[in-house]
Amino acid sequence: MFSGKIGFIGSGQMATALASGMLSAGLLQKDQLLACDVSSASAEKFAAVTGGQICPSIAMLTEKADVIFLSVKPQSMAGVLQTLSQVSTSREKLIISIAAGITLATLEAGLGGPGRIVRVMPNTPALVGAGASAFALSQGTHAASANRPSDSQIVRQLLETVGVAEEVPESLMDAVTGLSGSGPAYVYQIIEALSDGGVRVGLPRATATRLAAQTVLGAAQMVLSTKEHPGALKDAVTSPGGTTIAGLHALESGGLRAALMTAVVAATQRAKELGQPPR
Ligand SMILES: NC(=O)C1=CN([C@@H]2O[C@H](COP(=O)(O)OP(=O)(O)OC[C@H]3O[C@@H](n4cnc5c(N)ncnc54)[C@H](O)[C@@H]3O)[C@@H](O)[C@H]2O)C=CC1
Ligand SMILES: O=C(O)[C@@H]1CCC=N1
Repeated sequence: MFSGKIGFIGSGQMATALASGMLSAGLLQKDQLLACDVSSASAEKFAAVTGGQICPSIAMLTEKADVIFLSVKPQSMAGVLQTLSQVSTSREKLIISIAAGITLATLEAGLGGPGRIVRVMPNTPALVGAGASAFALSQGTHAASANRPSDSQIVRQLLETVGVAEEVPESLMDAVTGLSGSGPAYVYQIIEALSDGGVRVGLPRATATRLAAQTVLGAAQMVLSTKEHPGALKDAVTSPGGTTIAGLHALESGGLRAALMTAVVAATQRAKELGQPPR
């Protein structure tokens, strides 16, 4: 159980996924959840889904929360930092930014200097407890003390409640964004295309989508559980002269691997662009 209060500045898709996942996992109760948003519709949806309390201002949320997630889009971050920097108690709080591309240096500058600042890249499967997150700590984060875990331990506890978490150097955070931050969308495309293939050969849509999604889930679980190389697992499916090698040949001809690699590179590059100061 997490004993403090967690606030989300920006209560949209990712904030709702994280909060819902933490609630489902029993990490905290809804009365420990706070959110504020410039969109009342977004705030009301967050409250309806999570039961969390909506704060009318960043200042009020900051006073009440022990951990503050900055979960606005990168383009909105400068204004949030400016407001937050004017709240005197903000410097005492553990501030977790989930914004693509926004660097620790930008966060520190915007908040008025070093502090308990962490950069996290989660993804939306956190909603179902199957998230993939990475985090990078700023120099101002707290080490463990006699009566309190370290900030790294707190962040890891929060993230591991809703999936897996890896600590990485900040230099790799854009790559994490390009791979696992954006990655669920790549896989949704794959699932949808596999389902279309199933429909193309006569399966009802619902059956095709369920079988496609379960095949992706099962293959992923095989990689994670067996720790075998994906290529070895692929070979175990591929009978000589059988169906799978015919399908794999078509995928190779269609450039599947290159397309997926290029997707990660493009998304990583976009994260870097989002982290650049606006011109
Ligand atoms: N959607 C995803 O799969 C992931 C998103 N992220 C990051 O999470 C952040 C949020 O992304 P989403 O949830 O997808 O966006 P979203 O648009 O669903 O949510 C952002 C929310 O912030 C609110 N907002 C904007 N300016 C604000 C302000 N000054 N004060 C309070 N609230 C404000 C908006 O009204 C909106 O409700 C982004 O920085 C994104 O890079 C990170 C990982 C995955
Ligand atoms: O598309 C985006 O910019 C956000 C960050 C990672 C996933 N969604």
